[in-house]
Amino acid sequence: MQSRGHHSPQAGPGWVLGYPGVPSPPPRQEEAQAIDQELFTEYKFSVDQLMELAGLSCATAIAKAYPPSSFTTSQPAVLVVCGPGNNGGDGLVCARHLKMFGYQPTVYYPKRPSKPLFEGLTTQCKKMDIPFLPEFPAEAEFIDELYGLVVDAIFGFSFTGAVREPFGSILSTLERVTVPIASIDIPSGWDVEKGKADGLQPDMLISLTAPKKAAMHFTGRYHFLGGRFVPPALQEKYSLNLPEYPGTDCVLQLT
Ligand SMILES: NC(=O)C1=CN([C@@H]2O[C@H](COP(=O)(O)OP(=O)(O)OC[C@H]3O[C@@H](n4cnc5c(N)ncnc54)[C@H](O)[C@@H]3O)[C@@H](O)[C@H]2O)[C@@H](O)CC1
Ligand SMILES: [K+]
Repeated sequence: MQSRGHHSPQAGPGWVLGYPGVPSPPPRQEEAQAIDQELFTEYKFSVDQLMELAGLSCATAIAKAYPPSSFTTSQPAVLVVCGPGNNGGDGLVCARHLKMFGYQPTVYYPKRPSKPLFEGLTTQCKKMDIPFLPEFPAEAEFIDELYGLVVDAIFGFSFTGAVREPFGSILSTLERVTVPIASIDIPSGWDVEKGKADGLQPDMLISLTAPKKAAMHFTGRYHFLGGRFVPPALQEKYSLNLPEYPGTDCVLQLT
């Protein structure tokens, strides 16, 4: 495990004892959305800037936890499932960087917003020869056979209510796959604060900006923090108590 700098769950201010790596109190859903808005309105970041850094963090964390040599498939094949919002955009950026890192990503992107940002990210992936699946594999076994890892970029911190189709069927298939699942920001289908005991149980969680409250319910092997772009004044305003990233790394392994 990597160094967490001078912060530790035992000694640092605002850490939850017994749950290493998660600052306390983690941001609630409204706080996560408020931080997000403030980054855009007050701090004048653009969405594509932060999405690029978020997606790069995700690909970097994946490369640390699942190096290509750890794949049992003939190639390091990764299925990236993208949802209709910015979490899906992170997935597209992640897929592009994974390809740069030597993986063989395939994207499934059933609901594509007609916005230049998402159209641009889709074109970039296609120009990198990343295939887009026309349909989602109905059988979990099929996914297990073809891919060594699934990236869950379906929903992030704006998810609410009961899952609507086609994502309900997709998530129920993903709940049955046995290859590891890496969830971006929040395991999709989870309540952003309470989690979902009978929902998706990913092997990896990459929390962006700061772990959300639901991260307390994550039981997988790898929890990384990414999105090293929150200015100190904003960290202070929301009492994020973020741990220190090592050196120039864009991710930090929490557990
Ligand atoms: N500042 C930040 O914190 C950043 C956040 N980013 C990403 O942006 C995410 C948040 O993005 P968004 O606010 O666009 O929202 P999400 O990507 O979480 O999801 C919103 C989309 O899901 C749909 N949706 C919501 N509930 C649903 C349900 N029950 N059934 C079916 N569809 C449903 C909505 O209609 C909308 O299209 C974060 O989790 C993170 O991954 C990064 O891109 C960049 C920086
Ligand atoms: K997700």
